[in-house]
Parts: sequence; C-alpha cells; structure tokens
Amino acid sequence: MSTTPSWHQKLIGGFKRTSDKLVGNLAGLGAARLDDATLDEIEEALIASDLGPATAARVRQRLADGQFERNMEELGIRLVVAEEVARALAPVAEPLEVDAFPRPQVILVIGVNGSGKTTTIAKLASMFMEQDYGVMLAAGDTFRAAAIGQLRTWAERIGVPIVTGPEGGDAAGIVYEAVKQATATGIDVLIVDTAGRLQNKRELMDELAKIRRVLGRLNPEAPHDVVLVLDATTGQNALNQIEVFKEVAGVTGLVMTKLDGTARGGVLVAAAEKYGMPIHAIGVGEKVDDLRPFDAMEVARIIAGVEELL
Ligand SMILES: Nc1nc2c(ncn2[C@@H]2O[C@H](COP(=O)(O)OP(=O)(O)OP(=O)(O)O)[C@@H](O)[C@H]2O)c(=O)[nH]1
Repeated sequence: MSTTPSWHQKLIGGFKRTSDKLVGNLAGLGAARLDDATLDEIEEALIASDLGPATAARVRQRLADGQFERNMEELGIRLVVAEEVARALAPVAEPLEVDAFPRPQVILVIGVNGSGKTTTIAKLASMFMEQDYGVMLAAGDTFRAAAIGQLRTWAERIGVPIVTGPEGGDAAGIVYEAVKQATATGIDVLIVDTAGRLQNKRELMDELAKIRRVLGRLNPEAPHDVVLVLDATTGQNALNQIEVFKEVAGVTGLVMTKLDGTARGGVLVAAAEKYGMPIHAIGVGEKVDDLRPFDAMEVARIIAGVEELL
C-alpha cells in the first residue's frame, strides 16, 4: 500500500481544523429540532468555524425556510452546509488561463516572505508546462540573494529558462530583459517573482509601479495577472494581506498555499466571501505537483465533514 497521501487526503488535513470545529459544534444537534434556538446555535457554530457570516446566514436561511424536515438528521445539516460552502466557493474557483495575445502572458507573483511564493512560482510553471506552454521565470525579487538562488534552483529542477540579475539590482530592468527574451523565443508565460516587502509599502509600491511602467512600454496589456500568494496557516492574517496588497499592488487573483497539515482552511471560504476575488489554485505541499485548481464541491464536502457520515 502506498504511504504517500493523495491530494484528497492532504486536503482533508488542511481543512481538519475547520472541519473538526464545525463537526464538533454541530454534534449533538443530530435529529435536531430546527427551532429558532437551534438555528441560532448552528449559525454560531458555522461562524466559529471560520466560514464567514454570509455563508452562515445562508445556511440558517436554508434550514429555516421550510423545505426541510423540521427534524433533520446531522447528515442533512452537513449536506446543506456543503452546498452553501460550494455556492460561496464556485464563483471564485477560477484557474489561471493562458490567453494573452500577443504573447507572453506576464504574471506578477507577490506575497510576503515565507508565504510559499517561490515554491508556488515553480508549481505554476510546472502546471503550465504540463499544458504544453513555454514558460520562463524572472527573478524580480532582487532584495535577497537567497530568493534569486532559490528561484534559480527551481528553474533548473523543472527545466525552464530564467532571467536573473545581481542582488540589489533593478527589478524593472530584469523584467524588461525577460519580456524581450520571452518574446524573441516564443515563450507563452512569463512568471515574475517580486519582492515581498510589505513592511515598507512605499518602496514596494514604487518598485511595482516601475515594473508596470516598463512592462507597459513593451505591452500595454502587461502585467496580465497579479497573483497574491497567501499562507493558509496564518488565518485572519491572510485576509489582512489581501486588503493591503489589493491597494498596494492591484491584485487580480489569489493562490492559497499550505492547505495541508496545520492550515486554517476555513480562511478560503472567508476570503471568497469577503473579496470575491478569483482563487486560481491551492497548494497542499512542497512538491511541484502539490498545486492545483480546486474543486469547490470537493472542498465544501470536506469542510462540512460529509464523507465521514456516508
Ligand atoms: N506544507 C507546505 N509547505 C509549503 C507549501 N508551499 C510552500 N511551502 C514551504 O514553505 C516554505 C516557504 O516557501 P517559499 O516558496 O520559499 O516561500 P517564499 O514566500 O518564496 O519565501 P521566501 O523565500 O522566504 O521569500 C518552504 O519551506 C516551502 O517548502 C505548501 O503548500 N505546503
């Protein structure tokens, strides 16, 4: 028997905290009489499980609106939770498409240090390569030598070209050079690593503005995507980062990493509910194939703990 956990198993791990809390909170409500007090309890349980007030209110409404038996079994309640969570997630489950014309599609990747940005860039590159796209990386995080080295190591490992510069070098210059090379060699997707200096917003904004100006000179449509990488283990903090990076960097979509192990998976639903921003993919580990677009219903059923009752 294989000991490597499957994607589904890792995902269950990432949502365990949320799911356990939810299931714990719903326990004892089996064969519940859905009177107002019980409905209040269910709604509170959902909010306590990080699902966000709007989803919780919709579940309450669904249970209260009379389409269901007044005596509902726990499985019935969980199925309603799963449906409503899926309804919140389905509109934001939007894989990154390569459709820029002219090529290359330029994807800026942003996020604080340690969020899993570098690993995510490698995983995205690998995902695009699997779809037969030509991929190039640009090491635009020149702030730390380690960041350049790490990205180069990944580029070699997955076999994609990379444009780098010296530590402390001009990120915009590297991006300019990368777009020129990508255009000349018929690359489809250029993924650009950028500095994660959230502690100095002004500098980060200036740097991103400069990258945008330089890109705009080569292709007014670029950057086509500005993807924010978020660490799901940081819970509420991940939501705060969306707020700040939206303002500072014009984020167009999200990737949530570390949705395995100790993640606070409910934050995915909270982010979907609060920002309605596309969530392009989720990461469940450190290997290149540990990143995928997500299936809203699969995640919803895991969160609601449906499978364990079937
Ligand atoms: N468990 C788990 N670990 C991950 C995941 N993605 C990244 N990591 C790990 O998180 C750590 C930080 O990832 P990096 O990709 O280096 O993050 P970064 O944001 O580029 O960070 P800096 O290089 O410090 O700027 C590394 O040890 C990764 O292996 C994931 O989905 N799950």
